[in-house]
Amino acid sequence: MLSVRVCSPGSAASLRFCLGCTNKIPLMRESTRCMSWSPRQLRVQISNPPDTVKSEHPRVLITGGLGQLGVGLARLLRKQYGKNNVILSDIKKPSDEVYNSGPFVYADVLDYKNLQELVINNRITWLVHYSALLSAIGEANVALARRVNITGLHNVLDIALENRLRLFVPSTIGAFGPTSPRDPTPDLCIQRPRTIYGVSKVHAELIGEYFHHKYGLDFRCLRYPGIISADTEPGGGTTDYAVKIFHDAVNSKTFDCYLRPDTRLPMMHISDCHRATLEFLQAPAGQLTLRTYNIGAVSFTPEEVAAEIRSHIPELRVTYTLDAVRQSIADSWPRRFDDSNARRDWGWKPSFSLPELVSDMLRSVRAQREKES
Ligand SMILES: NC(=O)c1ccc[n+]([C@@H]2O[C@H](COP(=O)([O-])OP(=O)(O)OC[C@H]3O[C@@H](n4cnc5c(N)ncnc54)[C@H](O)[C@@H]3O)[C@@H](O)[C@H]2O)c1
Ligand SMILES: C[C@@H](O)[C@H](N)C(=O)O
Repeated sequence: MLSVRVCSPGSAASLRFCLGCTNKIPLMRESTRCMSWSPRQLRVQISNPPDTVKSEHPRVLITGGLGQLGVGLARLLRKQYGKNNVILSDIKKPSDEVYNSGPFVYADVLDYKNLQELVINNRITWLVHYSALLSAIGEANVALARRVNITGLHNVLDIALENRLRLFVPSTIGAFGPTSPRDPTPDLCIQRPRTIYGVSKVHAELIGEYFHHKYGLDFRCLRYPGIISADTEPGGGTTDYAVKIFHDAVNSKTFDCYLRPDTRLPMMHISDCHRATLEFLQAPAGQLTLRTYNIGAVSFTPEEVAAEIRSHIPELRVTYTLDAVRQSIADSWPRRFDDSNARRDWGWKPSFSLPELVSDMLRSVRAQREKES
């Protein structure tokens, strides 16, 4: 039968490291066992307090890795830590190129046992949890979004806690709502999103931070802006227009936008997003005054990005056919992020301005087109 020991200050147990007390208490004997209040009530063998987990040679599992962001992050992590130390996973079939580039496994985040097996068999130390249904597709599939984004997260959190993983979960500009300050939006402010996506991300931020404070889970979360990439497609979000405009500009020189021309949203080039994720994952825990940070880069409207594209493709013609769902989501989101805490604590700095982002996207989309023809 499982019993639970609660550490109280001054007791003999409080001289040992305990999940409930995190790293505030000196570790006396590495072999000491302690019970956690993990929701699945598993016995946890403590061998390393969070700050001594070796970050120089992690073994990484990425869930939901075949979406817009996972493959590029795996490429960057593999460069740093070796091909076989980074496992991509998803419930979709990988392309030949992805399959041949490094380890890939099937993993449904709703299947707790399979995830647990994967983590144990592969001695995973960092888990990057990318599986999610994004804002627009989530509104069209609320029940599924609730399962994947909330139940899936609970599985991952429990596994991270039981196996003492460093857990990275991205949040989003979508974690804010119409009552949040929008220009700029600070890290700590009112968060009352009106989408299942946003609600699930606020839940992820709060429960992750709670597990950090209560059990010492090394939970790390960045709120990403809309991410702009050339060689991977966005997965059904509100910011997807800002990727499609580049493909349409190159292919047909016309673009029909579903947002109003003056809808300002925070955006970021995918390589800035990947670099931010790696730098944040590598940051010493002692430098982090928060566990959830905004990261900003650029902020633009459809008419501003179209104007910048026109400096390369003057013939580009943009029409506007509004999508009421995505417009109302965008109208409730931040217009600009305040990311001063990330800049101060772990040195975050974006590389791509709007002109650089536009030049790079057009160059990449054209190169892709030539390769395909
Ligand atoms: N792309 C962005 O602009 C952006 C911005 C902010 C935050 N984020 C966050 O970053 C993460 C990755 O985003 P993305 O753009 O790559 O998303 P995406 O929609 O492109 O990919 C998500 C992946 O999750 C997978 N998935 C769905 N259900 C699953 C399940 N049950 N088990 C395992 N995998 C499942 C899908 O097959 C898909 O490949 C998400 O959590 C998202 O909320 C993305
Ligand atoms: C912003 C982000 O979370 C995603 N691209 C979406 O629009 O839903």
